[in-house]
Amino acid sequence: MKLEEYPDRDMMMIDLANQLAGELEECLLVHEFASFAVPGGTTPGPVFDALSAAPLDWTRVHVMPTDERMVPAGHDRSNEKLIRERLLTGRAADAGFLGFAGRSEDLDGLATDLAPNLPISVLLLGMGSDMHTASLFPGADELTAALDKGAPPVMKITAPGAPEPRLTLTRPVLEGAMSTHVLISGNEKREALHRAAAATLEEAPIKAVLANATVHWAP
Ligand SMILES: O=C(O)[C@H](O)[C@@H](O)[C@H](O)[C@H](O)COP(=O)(O)O
Repeated sequence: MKLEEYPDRDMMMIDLANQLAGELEECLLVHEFASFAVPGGTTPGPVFDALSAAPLDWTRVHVMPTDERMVPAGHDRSNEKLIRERLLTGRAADAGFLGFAGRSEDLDGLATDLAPNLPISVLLLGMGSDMHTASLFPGADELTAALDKGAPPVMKITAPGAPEPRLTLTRPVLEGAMSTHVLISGNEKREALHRAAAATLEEAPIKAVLANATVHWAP
């Protein structure tokens, strides 16, 4: 794991957006297209804002969520809504998007649609202070299956106390990404990252990706 610490969040968001743009551009030099999986939540918006202006050939970038809450696509809790409003705008409006909304009864079809995009070229993840990532939550009903090395690429999962079930990319897909960045902020998540080192994978699903990830942290 590589840890990049920044003095403030604004600097982190801009620097991470530049790194992601650079990696996508490098991928497009040698591949027909790049796949780019991004999280929802309250943290990544400023990265998306900066990244959406990157002068990439976005027509060759396939964007997808790392996970999706099972709500209608336009719902305030929808990750697709966040991604469309903050990332798939400006220059990045030309990117392809593989959404998960409405696909919970068609996981085989979604897995088929995912397949050409695997391994993910560039993966951006968040992390909760409970050490979850994507929707791999400690204590979730399908967590053991979703952490299995033989798991299907996408699974339905329900976290304890969650307002709705979710669809999530699973461990084999996340750990198989060609480049992984984890974006976290605040002391609570910094402490959670430290705790993860001594925790089990089921206690800290973020461990599925940490070995090969660059973690970006600001106060
Ligand atoms: O659907 C989601 O919410 C994300 O994919 C999730 O994994 C998120 O990255 C973490 O929960 C951190 O969320 P915050 O950025 O809001 O702390």
